[in-house]
Amino acid sequence: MVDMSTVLAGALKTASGLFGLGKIWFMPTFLAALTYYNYDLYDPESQPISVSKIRDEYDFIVVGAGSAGSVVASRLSEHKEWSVLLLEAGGHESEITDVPILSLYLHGSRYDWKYKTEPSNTACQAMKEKRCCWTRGKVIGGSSVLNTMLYVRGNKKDYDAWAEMGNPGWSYEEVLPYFLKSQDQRNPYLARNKRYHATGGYLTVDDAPWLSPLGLAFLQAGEEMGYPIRDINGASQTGFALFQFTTRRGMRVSAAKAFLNPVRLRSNLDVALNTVTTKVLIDGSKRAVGVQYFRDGKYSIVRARKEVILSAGAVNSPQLLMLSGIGPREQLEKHGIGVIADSPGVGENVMDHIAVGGMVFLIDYPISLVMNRVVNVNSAIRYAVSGEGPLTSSVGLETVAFVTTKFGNATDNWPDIELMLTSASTNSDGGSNVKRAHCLTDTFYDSVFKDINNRDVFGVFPMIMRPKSRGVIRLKNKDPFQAPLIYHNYLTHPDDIRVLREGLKAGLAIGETQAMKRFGARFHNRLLPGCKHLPEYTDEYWDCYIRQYTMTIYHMSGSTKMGPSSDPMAVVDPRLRVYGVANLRVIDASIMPQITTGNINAPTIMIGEKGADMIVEDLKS
Ligand SMILES: Cc1cc2nc3c(=O)[nH]c(=O)nc-3n(C[C@H](O)[C@H](O)[C@H](O)COP(=O)(O)OP(=O)(O)OC[C@H]3O[C@@H](n4cnc5c(N)ncnc54)[C@H](O)[C@@H]3O)c2cc1C
Repeated sequence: MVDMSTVLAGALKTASGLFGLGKIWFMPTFLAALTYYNYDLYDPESQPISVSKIRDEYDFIVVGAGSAGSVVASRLSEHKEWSVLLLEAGGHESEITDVPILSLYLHGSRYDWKYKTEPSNTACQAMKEKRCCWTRGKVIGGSSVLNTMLYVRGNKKDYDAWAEMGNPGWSYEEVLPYFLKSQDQRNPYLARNKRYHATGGYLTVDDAPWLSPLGLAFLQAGEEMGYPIRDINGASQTGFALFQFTTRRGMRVSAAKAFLNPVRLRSNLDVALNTVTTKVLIDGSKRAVGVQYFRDGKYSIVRARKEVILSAGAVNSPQLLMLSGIGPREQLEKHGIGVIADSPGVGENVMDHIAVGGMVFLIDYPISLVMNRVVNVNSAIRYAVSGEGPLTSSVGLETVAFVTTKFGNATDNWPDIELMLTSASTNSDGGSNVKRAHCLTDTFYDSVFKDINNRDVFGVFPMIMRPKSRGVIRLKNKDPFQAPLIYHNYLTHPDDIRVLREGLKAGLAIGETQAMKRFGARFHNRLLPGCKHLPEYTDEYWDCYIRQYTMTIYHMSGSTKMGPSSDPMAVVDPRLRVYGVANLRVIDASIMPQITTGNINAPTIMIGEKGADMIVEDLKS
């Protein structure tokens, strides 16, 4: 056991390394309280241990310890006769990454790859250089360490559509067991519904320990608008619900914490942090035989006896495939990379969920999550002592609504809009972290939000569920340390702006309900600087509005899509094996042929579970 002063010194070092002490003034007290009250629980060994030496050969090499990779490595190493190496570019999680309310501080930190999209005229016009900031986790646990922890499985029809596209095994009935396999549902009422929920899995799913009065008011607003209140992860998705989170005792449960911490002492699982995979090694008979990696200032190789699995996420998995000679021929040749498999779909079909940012409603009561009011020494100590209070709030995300616009078919029960309803918004931290995380320009922020800095508000974020626009990821050059070029192509398909516009109107309608009006709700209708030339409240104005503060929800996916061999754009087959190269799979959000209806962390963990199971089936049958 380490002594208290060592622990405290470590905690303070984390805070200063991340933000510089003083940026969050209460942080030293906070960390000291956390450490003091959780001292008995504190055990630095509970994180996976990063091996000092990587052996020459393993049965499996998993690249990327994110939402999917953590699951794959955990499940494969259940088989004692197999050795597994998990390579991760980032380092450990910290005390700060655990705290739900602080997640926005992690954007742009050392836990983030800090990707930016190429400038475009179709979206993100209010952002610096017209680039959207694509935060991606670079840490054990991957993006599940930076995410807002919402647990949403998607719609039955999503998976049935995957199966209908020529992917046997991926229908809803076939993927549901894998959601259940992971889950430890902590809400006893939901846990009773055993068809849709399970207890005892690695991944804790819980209700928020803290809600503002707005959370329940949103539900009442939904009822007033004629929607049911329901378990959106159960039999039917359309309606309103309080969000559930991947948290435990009010703290983040990343995929690494869920799936790797409990198995960290397995002798057949080696985890290597701060190790960047630079290429997959492929032999003359087009079989993956290992990877090249960069660690401690030098390149080395490690061999895989059975398979290499890429779980590097929707940006880095296609990048690694291309660096290894698998991708669109002309792209590879352009960068002088020898073509091993001409796979035109690598880096194509990029999907994301985008929302309308900045829909702020002023209210008259001091009940919202104004950061400089709720984040203080008292709330820090409350969090540390009991895992409760406003610091457990995931940046104010309280209620979710799934609705169908006039462009969808309500009887399908396959909503085209998700509304995230929040007790905080862009102005709630006085123009510090939200502005920075979203890369908003000062001019935009100042003209829209500055005069309502720290005022009580609620937020509505309408999000399009199945966008038709598709982005592209390309190599910039063949240097593995150069970020790839990301063309988001948001809102290039005309249907997407129409659906989002209707979502925006549904959001405005929520603000008009009696349930919200009793707080004095009124839309903060500040004319956006880039749209002043258009008449207010017209469709043209709203379209312009949507293209200004276009908010990524960080659901990048689809860039190495799964599909049948008859589909030339499919990169992996329905068993997630890369076409054209043996012993190589991609298992992460990149394989989604069509993005799911809702936040995609739970579906990605499901993909990890199912992918690992398919490996076991394929190799043991
Ligand atoms: C800010 C944010 C908020 C979000 N909020 C939610 C939410 O509330 N709910 C939800 O459902 N979803 C949310 N998401 C989305 C969800 O978290 C991601 O879709 C999911 O984590 C992706 O999982 P993945 O396994 O595909 O990739 P990741 O989890 O990103 O994992 C990829 C891993 O590979 C590593 N890696 C990459 N390249 C290399 C390399 N060359 N060598 C070694 N390692 C490498 C990375 O460092 C990373 O650890 C959010 C995402 C973000 C970023």
